[in-house]
Amino acid sequence: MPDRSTDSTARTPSTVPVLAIDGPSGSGKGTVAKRVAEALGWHLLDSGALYRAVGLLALDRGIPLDDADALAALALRLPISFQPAGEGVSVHLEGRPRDADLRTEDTGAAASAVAAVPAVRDALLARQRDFRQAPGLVADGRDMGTVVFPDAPYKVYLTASAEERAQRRHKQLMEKGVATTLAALLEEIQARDARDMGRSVAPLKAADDALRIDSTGMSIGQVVKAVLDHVVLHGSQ
Ligand SMILES: Nc1ncnc2c1ncn2[C@@H]1O[C@H](COP(=O)(O)OP(=O)(O)O)[C@@H](O)[C@H]1O
Ligand SMILES: Nc1ccn([C@H]2C[C@H](O)[C@@H](COP(=O)(O)OP(=O)(O)O)O2)c(=O)n1
Repeated sequence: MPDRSTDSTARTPSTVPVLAIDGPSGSGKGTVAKRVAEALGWHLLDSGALYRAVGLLALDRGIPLDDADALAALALRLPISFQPAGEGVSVHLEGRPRDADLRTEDTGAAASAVAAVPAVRDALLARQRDFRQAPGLVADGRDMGTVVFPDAPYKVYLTASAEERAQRRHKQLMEKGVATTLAALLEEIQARDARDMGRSVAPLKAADDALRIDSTGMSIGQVVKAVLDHVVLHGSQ
């Protein structure tokens, strides 16, 4: 069995189709990926959940967010499982649900920091590729179309202005009863964009063959339709 933790190129070619959706925080990737996966009857990979899990467990255990060896060891044996819950999925860490803790802005910032460590990205590569199961996979993240599934037949790069993304996040947090300000969220989003786009390994960028959708001013339904149209159009070519 090859050691895929250190060889990012070793993988069996797959005929299972993948729709890769990449983009910055608050662009709507998670929401759109879930709806499109439901519509197509395909599996779903929320790759950010893996980086969030590494970030959250590192914070829990007091592991410095730049300790590459300790973070890579954690990522290689990440105690994560995805459990069916109602109509969705609950993310369990070490056997217990941690959904709320995983979605906080602090965990997002920790995820962005650990995601800049190359050994962490290598450690999570095989686990992400294992989600590629018939009849198909919708995968959202930062490097789905560029690094994890470069051969994906369908790729979308979803974005929106930083101001609109901060407003969406603000509304989402207000609905959850989390107190925050628009200005603080805009600053966090801009800092995360800079780190995710500026890192040396697998930076956030559109794949050359991705359909770019700027969702500023578009409804969720309009974006979902544009993505589904893309899959249907490409699928019949
Ligand atoms: N096109 C859109 N118009 C308005 N709100 C949106 C749109 N897409 C997503 N949202 C909302 O913005 C918030 C962030 O979306 P999310 O899917 O979590 O983004 P991401 O996964 O890219 O960080 C959610 O509350 C979601 O309902
Ligand atoms: N494929 C991925 C997914 C997430 N990451 C990193 C970078 C992101 O800032 C964090 C959190 O990602 P996540 O998609 O959960 O965050 P948002 O919902 O977009 O705010 O993880 C990554 O580097 N590569």
